[in-house]
Amino acid sequence: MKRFQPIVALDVPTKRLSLKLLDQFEVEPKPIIKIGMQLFYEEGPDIIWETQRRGFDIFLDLKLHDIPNTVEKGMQSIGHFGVQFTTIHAAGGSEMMAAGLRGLQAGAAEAEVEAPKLLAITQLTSTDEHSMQTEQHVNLSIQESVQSYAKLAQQAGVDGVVCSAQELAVIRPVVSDDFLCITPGIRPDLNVEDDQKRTVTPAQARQLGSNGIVVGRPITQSDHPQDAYLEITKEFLED
Ligand SMILES: O=c1ccn([C@@H]2O[C@H](COP(=O)(O)O)[C@@H](O)[C@H]2O)c(=O)[nH]1
Repeated sequence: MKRFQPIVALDVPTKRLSLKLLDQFEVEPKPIIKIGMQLFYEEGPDIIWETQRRGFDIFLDLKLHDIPNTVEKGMQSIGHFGVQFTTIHAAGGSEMMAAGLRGLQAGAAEAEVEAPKLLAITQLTSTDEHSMQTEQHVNLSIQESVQSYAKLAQQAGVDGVVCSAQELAVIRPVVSDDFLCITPGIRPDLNVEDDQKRTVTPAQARQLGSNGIVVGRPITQSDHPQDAYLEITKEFLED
């Protein structure tokens, strides 16, 4: 099973701070860098060029969720960037996901770059079963909801899902072997959850069969981000 190097969520407010962090990852394997809405809305595509110039692969996490036509056009623009991964919400439905995929492939073809892997967000790892049931009025367990989104995402043609590693046991039997399961909600110390609800350690994510872990604050807010990254990498990648 494919296992990527850890994906570091660069959730910082400015380019200056993000480049300061990037300069600390002079290590092999290099992390994949996740650029999310905070940094992208502040700095625009320039932050992508700067990160690419430093030799990092990019996970552009903008979580598109809108009507199919709007998502298709938005994804067409994302397809121009030459990033390796991007995201869409499975809750937008199969028609929206298929439109997003079409847009992404069209954009990548226009720019003559490889299309990114498209990943569908299932239930955010900050959601617990109680809030899902009472606020989204989903009358299922978290596991059933995530499994159902994973099936829908695969039918729509996307490359994988974002979920908690806690759900991998119910997803794997219903998707193909090459379907990617990327898992945030990673906490080396499970006592420190922040706003995450469905957490696992890097070692648990490996044992449960994650293809890639997304880690933000445990690395970026550490006094020694590179050491934290190397420790997490060891725990996740080494059998
Ligand atoms: O379900 C999801 C989807 C995306 N994320 C993103 O991952 C990182 C996690 O950051 P931490 O600081 O390690 O909590 C963050 O950028 C989220 O936007 C997620 O956590 N859960």
